[in-house]
Amino acid sequence: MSIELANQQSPLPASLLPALEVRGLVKHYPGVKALDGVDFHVNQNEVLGLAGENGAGKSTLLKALVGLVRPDAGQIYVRGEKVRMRSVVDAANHGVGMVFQEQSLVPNLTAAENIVLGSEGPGVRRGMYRWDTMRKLAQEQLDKIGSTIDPRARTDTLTFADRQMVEIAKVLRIEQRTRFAPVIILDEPTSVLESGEVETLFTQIRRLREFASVIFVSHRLDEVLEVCDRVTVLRGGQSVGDVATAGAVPGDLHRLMIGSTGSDDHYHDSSIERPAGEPRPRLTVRGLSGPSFRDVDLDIAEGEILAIVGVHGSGREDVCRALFGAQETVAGEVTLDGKKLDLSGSRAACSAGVGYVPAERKIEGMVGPMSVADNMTLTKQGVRCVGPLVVPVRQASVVDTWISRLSIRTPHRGTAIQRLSGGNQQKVVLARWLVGGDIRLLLLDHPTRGLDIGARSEVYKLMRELANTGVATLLLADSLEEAIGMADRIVVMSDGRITAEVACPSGAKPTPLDLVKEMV
Ligand SMILES: Nc1ncnc2c1ncn2[C@@H]1O[C@H](COP(=O)(O)OP(=O)(O)OP(=O)(O)O)[C@@H](O)[C@H]1O
Repeated sequence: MSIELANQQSPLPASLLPALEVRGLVKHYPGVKALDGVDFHVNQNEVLGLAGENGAGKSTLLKALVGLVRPDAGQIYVRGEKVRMRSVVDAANHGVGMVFQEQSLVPNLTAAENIVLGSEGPGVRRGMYRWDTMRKLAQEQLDKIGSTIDPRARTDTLTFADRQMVEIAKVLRIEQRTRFAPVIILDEPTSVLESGEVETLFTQIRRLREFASVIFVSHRLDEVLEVCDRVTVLRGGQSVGDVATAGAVPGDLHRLMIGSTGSDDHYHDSSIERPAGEPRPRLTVRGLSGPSFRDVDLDIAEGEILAIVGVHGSGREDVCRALFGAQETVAGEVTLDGKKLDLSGSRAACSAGVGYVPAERKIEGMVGPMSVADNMTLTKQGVRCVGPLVVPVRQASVVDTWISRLSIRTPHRGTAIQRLSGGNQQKVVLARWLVGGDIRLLLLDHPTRGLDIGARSEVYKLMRELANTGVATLLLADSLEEAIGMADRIVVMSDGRITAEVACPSGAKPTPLDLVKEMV
């Protein structure tokens, strides 16, 4: 490990040195310069936001900071010392740790075991686990962030939000390895949290700031401004600006992100042109029951967008999956355009004209090693064939149209989807249901998760265009504001049942508070 001082000429007092600093970091991938000379720093006891459009280079930068990506050029300094991060362990030894978007806990171990795993210390003696000591060590970590999670609870019984707390407690174990305050990186930690859980996380982040530095990455600019002291904006692999959050508004960040004046009015209601006359019913659900939902009745008309809101455990995700044949049901009847919908599997759903964008994109939504083009046309073989013959040029032209229409950042249509940034992968998954042009019901489970503002606007526009052609949409939105902005009608689910319905017509939208009242 080579160490070199960053400020040999005029060393600053140790307390004023940045906790972490990056200068001129460069990383090439085939056909892409993911990092193009990034400079940024996070001060001691500071919460620094990192914002940027999909593909701006945020994840690559974070991975370089924890030794998962080897930069081609540039330097990283920890408290003024030049360091090389060759692995996660190297980073931990320098007090830098990351909580990943895809959680890394072992599900059938307890919270305590997960927290201590890999740095057991006195938790193991002569090769034997000392359970009481492990629990005590884990409890100390949980106490640091003020968490009340039982260290004996199995991780797979915890909510997503609690699992995230366990991850943070685990990452804080790096404190044992260094005499300095740690730098904790949170990569899109709020993307799957409900609003109450976000508030809890923010409380923990403020607590962390008392003894650590935090780098916080999110596409939700209002959240970035709420919890961070300062925000560094990345564009095209470069840092293009630093914004102090006091007094700043999301538009300030957005302008830097896209390099021009953008519109924050991303729900823009005006493009709705419902067909004249009484819309015909498209989806009818009666008495649908499954392991986590009961007696669900729903109607969605042609061209209607219906949002279901509810907290974790409300059952709404499972209803959505059930309508795609991906979740078992025990009772109920579902019809699409008057015909019984076969819920036995996703193949039947696809051929009936049902599309599904799952929230767990990496697990359910894409085949990582396959190309962008093949992922996009996965369920629409007709797009690539004339009769029984595969005609690649036909696939190419359709795929290129959607790459350009959704501004998907990919070196080529033949690039493996796993090489794209998270937001661009999501756009490909969404485009899959648009290429055939024969969709009748679209089930969208958090379709804008991980998308930047520009891409989100594009998705909203597409949803409206599809609605205008008669597609019925069931939306599980990322926020109450998104549900209100996009839906014509909202139903509330709680404990597996529908408990309320709120009209949401253009020009007479309810407020988030109106919805919250129905949800409690
Ligand atoms: N393993 C890889 N191989 C090839 N290209 C990659 C790889 N990882 C990232 N890239 C490319 O590098 C660029 C930056 O990607 P990165 O994931 O860092 O962006 P991001 O800002 O985190 O985006 P998002 O907000 O969508 O997650 C993108 O063009 C992406 O396609």
